[in-house]
Amino acid sequence: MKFTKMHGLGNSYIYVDLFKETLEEEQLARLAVEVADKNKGIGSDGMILVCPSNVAPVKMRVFNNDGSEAKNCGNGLRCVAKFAYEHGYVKDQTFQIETLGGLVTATVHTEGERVHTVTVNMGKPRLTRESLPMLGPSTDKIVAEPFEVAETKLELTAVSMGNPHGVFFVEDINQAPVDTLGPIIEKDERFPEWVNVEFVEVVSELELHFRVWERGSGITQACGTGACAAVVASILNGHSNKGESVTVHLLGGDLEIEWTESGDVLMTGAAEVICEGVFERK
Ligand SMILES: N[C@H](CCC[C@H](N)C(=O)O)C(=O)O
Repeated sequence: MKFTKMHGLGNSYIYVDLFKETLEEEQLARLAVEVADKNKGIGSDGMILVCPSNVAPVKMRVFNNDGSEAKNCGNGLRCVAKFAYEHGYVKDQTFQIETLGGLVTATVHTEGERVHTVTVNMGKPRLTRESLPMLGPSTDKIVAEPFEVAETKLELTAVSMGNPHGVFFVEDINQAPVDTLGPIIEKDERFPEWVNVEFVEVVSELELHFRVWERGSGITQACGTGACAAVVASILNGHSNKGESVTVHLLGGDLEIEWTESGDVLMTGAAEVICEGVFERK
């Protein structure tokens, strides 16, 4: 099976081009675990399929390294946009991409024919408890809600970007309990479909520090949908402002995120190819 390994700020996936390759649906979860394995496979945070679509030039499917399928992936979308443009599946520099979480619009920024940076309009965040989903009384949004876990009192702000995010603000990002509380919150029973867990330190209204424990993948260098959720949460908590581009510092680099006055979330960042190859299926 031919693949391309790509990353967005160190959040790497094994990309398989289903315009050319054929995979069986029932094999996808196991294949994602196999290719992501750093010892017996290629090594990545998961697998992303670049698929034909009936409603857009291209469709993205995302599998975490535990084999679970997610409805969206910000770093993945930038790499899919780069892949589709450089492989000639799209001619314009702005085009739609279908995800399980809905349609998004990507714009590739190029030097010659090479895409170096991509802006994705991620659409509107979903804020209701049901949209996450999260158990509990129906609410229009969850902002700084008391959230006790493992005898620790936290405040939860919850945002869906098509996939679920629990955002917690901390005083010092270097003390954030990512590897201790991350895995516990990820699978907390209050989140029936589990949750991506983000810890954020506010530097200023235009600058955030960010760490993530991803649902289905654990600690990653970056999470694009998580960075979008962090900026939305920062604005909901009065730390940042709509209509201003916020720089989010992730372990693997920076993303520029804006929650516009019209309500859409714009994400801009790098997308890079690491290598191409052939994976010998078991
Ligand atoms: N772990 C996520 C999918 C990958 C998202 C992340 N890598 C990004 O860049 O948005 C989930 O299960 O919802």
